[in-house]
Amino acid sequence: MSSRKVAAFGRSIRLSIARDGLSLSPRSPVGKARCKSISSSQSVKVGRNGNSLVAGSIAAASLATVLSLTQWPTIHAESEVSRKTHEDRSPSSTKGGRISAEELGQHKTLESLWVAVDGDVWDVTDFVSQHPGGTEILLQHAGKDVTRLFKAIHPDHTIEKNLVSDQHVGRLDDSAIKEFASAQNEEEERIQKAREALFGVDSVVSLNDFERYAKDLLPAVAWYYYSTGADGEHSLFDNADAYNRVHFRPRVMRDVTRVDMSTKILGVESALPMYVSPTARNGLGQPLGEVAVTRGAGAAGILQVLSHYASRSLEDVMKETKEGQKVGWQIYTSTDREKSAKQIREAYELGAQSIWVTVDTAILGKRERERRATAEREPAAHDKPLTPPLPKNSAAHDAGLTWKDIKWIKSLAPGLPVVVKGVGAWEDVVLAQQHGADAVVLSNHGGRQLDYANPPLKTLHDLNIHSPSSIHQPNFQIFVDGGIRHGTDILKALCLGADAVGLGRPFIYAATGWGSDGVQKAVMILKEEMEIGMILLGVNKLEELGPQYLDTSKL
Ligand SMILES: Cc1cc2nc3c(=O)[nH]c(=O)nc-3n(C[C@H](O)[C@H](O)[C@H](O)COP(=O)(O)O)c2cc1C
Repeated sequence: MSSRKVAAFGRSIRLSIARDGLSLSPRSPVGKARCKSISSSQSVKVGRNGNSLVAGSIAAASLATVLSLTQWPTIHAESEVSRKTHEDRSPSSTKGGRISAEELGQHKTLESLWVAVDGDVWDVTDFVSQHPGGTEILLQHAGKDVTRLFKAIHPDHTIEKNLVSDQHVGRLDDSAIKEFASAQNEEEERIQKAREALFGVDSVVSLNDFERYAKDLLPAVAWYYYSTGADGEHSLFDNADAYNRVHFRPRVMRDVTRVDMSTKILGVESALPMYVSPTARNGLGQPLGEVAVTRGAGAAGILQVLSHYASRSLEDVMKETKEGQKVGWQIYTSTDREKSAKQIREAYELGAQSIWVTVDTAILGKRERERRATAEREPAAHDKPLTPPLPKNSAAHDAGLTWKDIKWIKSLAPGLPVVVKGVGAWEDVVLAQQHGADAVVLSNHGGRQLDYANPPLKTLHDLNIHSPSSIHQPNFQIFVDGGIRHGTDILKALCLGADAVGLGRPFIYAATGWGSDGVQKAVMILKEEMEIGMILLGVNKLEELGPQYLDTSKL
């Protein structure tokens, strides 16, 4: 086999002729490559085969022949998924020309998937299986103008980093641009009205109020994305309900004139035993996205954990931090380990305070309510063929992750605490400890993954029964998230041995309505509620909290 390096996909690739044809490696990020060093008017179809692209039509050609041909502008790589060339999908009438809304709308399947951003139409058929946000969301918005949604949830330069110019099909025509603009306006008008009716953040009384108002302030797609849980939403409901099933045993006649709620989370001072849980796509309802949370968390003196799929980059978020403010970074490890390693190293370089590896997403949960709300209900003939199940987007979430990988992750970010997020059974707390994790989050992902997974408060209770020695260890912390909406919820978790708690949705909703002020206000509300709770329980310090203050018989 002979081979030669050529420039493609904006980087150097190796082009080889083997017995079975032409191969390109490493794997292309897309199914189509422009090889700058080759020029010819002829094109070659190549198919994907594992990590290489294996040629079909030039099997007999020698590398010398291929490379000596002149004026070849492109090598077209045919995706295994679609088995169609780009030319098949893009009629010559549209290539580089103006595209109507109707034509865009015809490309909405896995065989041919187009989207428009800022009037530019992109063919993302070959990118679907690698889309970090999953196949489903791309399919939901296929054949449409996604400008608003795209910009809300993707950091700058996402298109340049992930697509190549050959995937640019053309520009929308003027009537399509107008049509999409007016469709967006209807929802914008509703949101505008809700925004005008909004009162000052000072009048917000409880965290649940943030949610109530956010519903009117959010585009429907955002509301369903944020609020839903998996399947029948039993875990979503139970997360909060578990707190309702635990009662206090308050003690009286104690001096409670002074209450201290400060603590340390992963070695860093925190005003309160709480942090912002990582949640993706905060930009759907708040133009500043996670940056609004950074400002609010900074003002409130608590830790923010930034999602791997945040709408704003860690770099942008770090720029917004105050002196001494810390930000943790959460990762979904990929099957491409080198890619994950690079991302962890980058987070380390950018100054992330801790690495949170989320382990409860080996496959994405089925969020029924969101699917129902966003399903397209076109009038369909009764004999319309069934849609085959979506291909699993396994590249974005590594189902092969095991406990021994904690060591690997720790080696990539020397000295940083590594937190295992998404533990749902007490035995896994013990294993996390044994494998060198610095902390765990007892969590079922806010009820979005495995429906009927235990409420995290119950997992914590189980730990008290089966492995009490795991709790309050000097180099190992236990966090809990899911359904926490009041200061009393936090006190209950702390009584059962949690070192701190995380909140996800409340901070999204608070930022939606009131930006960083909303986030700060949410923390103030929780602080007041915790203070009242501690005084009425008869405790001055967090260390005094323990199971003796709870009746867990109904948990
Ligand atoms: C809209 C949304 C997006 C989320 N995105 C992520 C994420 O990117 N990474 C992650 O580890 N957890 C994610 N989570 C889970 C949260 O970190 C947290 O476990 C959960 O929200 C806690 O439940 P709560 O919303 O009831 O507070 C997400 C949760 C929601 C609601």
